[in-house]
Order: sequence, then C-alpha cells, then structure tokens
Amino acid sequence: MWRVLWTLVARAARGPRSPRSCTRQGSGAPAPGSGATIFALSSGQGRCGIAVIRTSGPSSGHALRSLTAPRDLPPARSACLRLLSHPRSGEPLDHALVLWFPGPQSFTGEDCAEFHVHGGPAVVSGVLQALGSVPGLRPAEAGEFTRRAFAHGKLSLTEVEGLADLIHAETEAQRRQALRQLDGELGHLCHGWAKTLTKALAHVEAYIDFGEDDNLEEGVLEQADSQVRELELALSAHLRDARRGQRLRSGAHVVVAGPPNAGKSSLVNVLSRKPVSIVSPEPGTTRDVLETPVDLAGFPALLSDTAGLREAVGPVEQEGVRRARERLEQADLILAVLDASDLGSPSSCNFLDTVVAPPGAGSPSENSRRLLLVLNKSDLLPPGGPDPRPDLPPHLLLSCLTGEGLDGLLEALRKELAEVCGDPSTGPPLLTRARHQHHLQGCLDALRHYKQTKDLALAAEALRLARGHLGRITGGGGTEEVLDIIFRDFCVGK
Ligand SMILES: Nc1nc2c(ncn2[C@@H]2O[C@H](COP(=O)(O)OP(=O)(O)OP(=O)(O)O)[C@@H](O)[C@H]2O)c(=O)[nH]1
Ligand SMILES: [K+]
Ligand SMILES: [Mg+2]
Repeated sequence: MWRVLWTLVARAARGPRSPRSCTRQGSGAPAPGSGATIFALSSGQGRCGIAVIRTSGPSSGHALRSLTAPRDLPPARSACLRLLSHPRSGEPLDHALVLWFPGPQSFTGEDCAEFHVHGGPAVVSGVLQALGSVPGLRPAEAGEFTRRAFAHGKLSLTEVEGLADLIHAETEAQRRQALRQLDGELGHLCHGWAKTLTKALAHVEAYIDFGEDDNLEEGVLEQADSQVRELELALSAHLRDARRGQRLRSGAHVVVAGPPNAGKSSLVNVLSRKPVSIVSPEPGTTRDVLETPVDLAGFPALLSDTAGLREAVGPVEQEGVRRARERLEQADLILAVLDASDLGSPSSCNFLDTVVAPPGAGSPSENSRRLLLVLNKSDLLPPGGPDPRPDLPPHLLLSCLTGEGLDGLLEALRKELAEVCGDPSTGPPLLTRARHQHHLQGCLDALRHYKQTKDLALAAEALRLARGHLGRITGGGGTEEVLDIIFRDFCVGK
C-alpha cells in the first residue's frame, strides 16, 4: 500500500495534473534579453574609496580578458590585482582587484566578473566605457542582475523581495525582517505547506484510482481531511497577522493627538529629532495633519501631528479638527498627549472621555485600539510630588522641555510597535506584501471549497488550486506583470 501511495505522492508532486509545484526554482522563463552580457556600477554613485562594477552573461570572461590583457582569466572566485586598460586604445585605466565567477556558481547563475576599482568618477566612467566597447556587452537595466538570478532559480520570488527590502531597509526591525525573508524563511514555510498539500492530494488521487482496491488501506480520505484541517489552521493564524509584516515594511501609523497646547507638536519634534511642526504658546497652532517618517525605537513609523481637539473657533480650525479625528480612525497606535498641569480643563476632560477612555471601550486590554497616554509638561508639577491623577488609565510622565521621561516613552513605544508590526527577531516569518496575503487567502478559499465538495475529482482540483497559490508566493506564477512590479523596486546594478 505505501508503495502505491508514495508513487502517487511523487506523481502529485510533479504531476501532469499539477499546475506548478512549489520549489525554489524561478519562473523557468528566460531572463529578459538573456544572451546579452550586462554590466553596471553596483556600488553607490559618487566619489568613494572603492567602486564595484560587475558583469553577467556569456561574454563576461571575454570582457575580463579584454580589460586585463595580456593576462589570462584569474582563478575562479579569488581576488587578483590587475592593471585594467581600454581594450581598443590600450590606455591604462586603473589598478583593480578583479574576480571571476564562472556560472552557475555565481549570483545570477551566469558567468560573472567583478572589477573593484578606485571610486573616482573618471575611473568608474572609464571602465564602464571600456566595457561598453566590448562586443556583446550592454548596460544593465534596473534590477536586471537579480531578475537573472530569479530566472536561473538562484533566488525565489520571496527571496528577491527580501533582497529589495534589505536594500531599502532604514530601521533595525526592517533589516531583520528583510534578512529573514532573504534567507528564505517565508519560502520554506510555503514549501512545507505545499508538501502537506501534495500528500493530501496523493491520498485523494489514490482513492480516486484505487478506491475499490483491497490494496488501499482504510482511511486515506480521512487522512487527507485532517491534513487539510491542520493546514487551514496554520494559514488562518498567519493571515490574522497579515497586516503586521506589511506595517513593518511600510511603517506603522502613529498619530499624536490631544487637546490644544498639550505639547503634541513639541513631542513630534522631539521624536523626529527635527523641527517638523511649528510650536507656539498659542492654542490652535497646528491645523493640518503633518506627517513625517521616523525611526521610533528601531521600528519604522509614519508620525502624524494633528490639530488640538476642541470646539473649534473658526472654519479653518474646524476643518483641522475634522481631519485630526479622521486620522485617529486610521491609527495603528495613538499617542494621546495631555498637559499634566492642566488636566482639569474642559478640553482635557473632553479628550479623556471621548478618545482615551470612550464609553463602551472596556479595559485597555480588551480594547483592540492601541493607545499610549502621555502627561506632558511634568516639569510644571511640584518636583517629587505625587502622581497628578492616579485615577487615570496607565500613563507616562514626560517633559518635552527637559527630556525627562523620554527613555521610558521610547521603551513603551518599542513594546507597542513590536505588537503592531510583529517582532522580526522572534516568531514565524511575516507576510510582508499584499501579494502574499492574496495568495494565502486564495489557498484558504480553495481548501474551504475542498471541504464543501462531495465530488472527489473536484476535491482534488481544489487541492491543486490551493497548491498553485502557494507556488505563486515563491515562484510568482511566471506572469510578467508581477515580476515587473517586484523588480521595479531595484536600482541599476542590483
Ligand atoms: N513647560 C513646558 N512647556 C512645554 C512642554 N512641551 C511643550 N511646551 C510648551 O507648550 C506650548 C504648546 O506647545 P505645542 O507643541 O505647540 O502644543 P500643541 O499641542 O502642538 O498645540 P496646538 O497645535 O496648538 O494644539 C509651547 O509654548 C511649548 O513650548 C513641556 O514639556 N514643558
Ligand atoms: K500651540
Ligand atoms: Mg501643534
């Protein structure tokens, strides 16, 4: 019986019927314009110590020889010092370290060469010109090296996305998440799920083919059902977390709100370490929503300063208050700021009653909305005095003027943001893009269909569909539009 089943597992995995298996292979499509050898400056633009220029494609070896003539190719994958000269004029260009990576053991899977030259603009443009004069070479387009790596199965699509995110990472948490994705964690997870589906499919196909056969052990369908049930649970858990990974990629929305003059703009300036907002003793200074991207305790955030909430005096301020309330609705985290020396004012009380502890919100732990309550201007309280309002929900004392309490606030922000964005140093890999979420949902929908249908052929088809969705997370499904969107994020030379 097990032999029958394993044959079927193998068949289900490659299958004529399986639309696409979930492997680390790329789309299988040739890289656009492959055949040509591409070259580009891969390090940053501008004057620098060392600049790295690289090539990929069949003429890489010829290009390396042409620029280092009369010397032959260096040994594979070891750095050698060579004099570079222009292949036509013979004019010396630079003394450079060169490396030769014969395919397929290279980043792109093709023959590659690297030139580590001195980073002056004239040297770089001289070497680029020299490479352009070698027949069969042309300048690379944005992301073309990575696209070739994907086409040759060197990187899965989720790894490509991880690489793009790593290049763009601005905070520690983003770097950790990107590195985990580049290391293939999300891909491995999908791969494991796809394997479970392949087994379930084999069980169903075994039943279709040998249902009446005595050789088939009992309960194969039940096994498939329980595999599908477990998978459903795992996928649902991941989807529940879906927004976190995306927030970590693009920044959590942190909205600073409170009554007029509480020091909201002062806090925004302290947290962003620059004078983003106008601060003045006049209440109603901030009218519009002012957004600024910041690194908050290692997490990326989009910090919004808003108008002080009160019965506004004029139409402009009224519009500001309306916008502030609207922004509060979209917040991932609210930083509620009050003046510690003015907690009894009507606007403070009103803000406490309507935003901090609105009726029916329950205890803060039941409350799904995240909020940090900050009592600012603690310097105006008597030194060493008691907590001004022990009856308030948990709060932090801060002085934007003296900086006292800022470390405590940053630590509290770090904890809240780790909840909002997910902590990339622990836990399962997160879904970082809407694309991942879409395909996981598609997979889940197909599994629900599997459970509902009584027809075994349709059930098998639903499993194949589900597996196809998982395959597209790592393989992209070969559609050019998806690939164009993903590779658009890359710079030339990567
Ligand atoms: N003593 C003291 N004054 C502060 C502190 N933070 C802000 N202020 C002062 O409080 C006043 C109001 O500060 P803002 O930052 O403009 O307050 P806001 O909440 O943005 O005000 P609106 O935009 O008008 O709603 C300014 O004069 C600040 O200098 C603080 O920690 N201590
Ligand atoms: K003000
Ligand atoms: Mg303000």
